[in-house]
Amino acid sequence: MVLRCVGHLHQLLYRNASRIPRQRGKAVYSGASEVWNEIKKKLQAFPGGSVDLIKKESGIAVLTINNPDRMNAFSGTMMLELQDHVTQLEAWTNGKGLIVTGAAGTFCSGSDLNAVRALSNSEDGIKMCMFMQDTLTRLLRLPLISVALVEGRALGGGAEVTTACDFRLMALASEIQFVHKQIGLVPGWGGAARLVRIVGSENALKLLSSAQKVNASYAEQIGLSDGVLSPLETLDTTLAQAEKWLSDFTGGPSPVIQAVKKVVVSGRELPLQDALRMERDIFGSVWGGPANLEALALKFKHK
Ligand SMILES: CCCC(=O)SCCNC(=O)CCNC(=O)[C@H](O)C(C)(C)COP(=O)(O)OP(=O)(O)OC[C@H]1O[C@@H](n2cnc3c(N)ncnc32)[C@H](O)[C@@H]1OP(=O)(O)O
Repeated sequence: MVLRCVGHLHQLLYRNASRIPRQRGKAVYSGASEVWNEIKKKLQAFPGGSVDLIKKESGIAVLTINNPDRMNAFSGTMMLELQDHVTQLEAWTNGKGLIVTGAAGTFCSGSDLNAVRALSNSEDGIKMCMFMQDTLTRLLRLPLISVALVEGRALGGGAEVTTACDFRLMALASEIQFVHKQIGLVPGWGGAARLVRIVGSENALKLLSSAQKVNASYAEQIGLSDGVLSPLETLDTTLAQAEKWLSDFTGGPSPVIQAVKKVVVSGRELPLQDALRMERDIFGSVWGGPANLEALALKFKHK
C-alpha cells in the first residue's frame, strides 16, 4: 500500500520532472550566437591534435587532451572538439562519472601559443575566452562527477581546465601552474573564478600572483588536489587508480548520481531561494523512482 502511494506520487512528480530547470547546457553568455559563429570560424583555422572521448559501459567517460607534440596544448580545433564532447556528455543519461586527462603522461600546456600569437588582438582574445568559459562552465555543470587526472604539467589554460572538474588527482611528480602572469595575462577560461571557490581567495591570489609551481603535496595541503596517485610501480595504471578513486562516488544508479551532482551545482551556483526550489524539483525526480522504491522494499539499514 505504502509502495503504491509512493509510486503514485512518483508518477505525479515525474510529470513535473521535465520542468526541472536545466542547469546543464545553459549558456554563460546568452544571445551571443553571432560571436560564436565568428570565433568558431577563427578557431577552425588552428588545427592540430584532438580531444578524445570514450564513454564506458560502466557509466564512466574518459576525455583525453591529445596533442603530445605540443605538450597537449589546445589548438583551435581541439577547443571546438571539447565543446562538442561536452554537448554529447550533457545528453548522456547513463553517465555517472568523467575523468579528464592528458595524453602521453602530461596534462595540458594551455592554449596553443601559435594561436595565441595569431589571435593577439583583444577582440579575438575576448571571444576565445568567452568560448572556453562557456565550454568549461558547462563541463563543470555536467551531471557527472568529474575528476582531472593530472600527470606531468598542467600550465596556463591547462591549469584552468583542472579547475573545471569537481576533483583533482595528481601524480607524485606532477605540477599545476597558473603561468598566466609570466606571459602578461590573467586566467580567462574561468579559471580564476573557479580557483577562488576551490582554494579560497588568499591562496588563489598567491598562486596567480606568484605563478608558482604547485606540486602534489602543496596542492593537497591547500585543497587544490583531492589525492596523490601512487607511483607507477604499483600494478594499476594512473587511469585505473583514478577510476577506482571515482568509484567511491559513482556507485549506484545513474539517475541518483546525476541528481546528487545537480543539487550540488544548484547549491553552489544559485541564490538560496532558487537553490531550494531546484533541490525540490530534483528531489521530485528521484522520489519514488526505481532506486528509491527498491531501497524501501529492502528495508535498507545504514549500519
Ligand atoms: C587563457 C589561456 C592562457 C594560456 O594557456 S597561454 C599558454 C600557457 N602555456 C605556456 O606558456 C606553455 C609554454 N611552454 C612551456 O613552458 C614548455 O614548453 C613546457 C610545457 C614547460 C614543456 O617544456 P619541455 O618539457 O622542455 O618541452 P618543450 O618546451 O621542448 O616542448 C615540447 C614542444 O611543445 C611545444 N609547446 C609546449 N607548450 C606549447 C604551447 N602552449 N603552445 C604551443 N606549443 C607548445 C614546444 O614549443 C615544443 O615544440 P618544438 O619541439 O619546439 O617544436
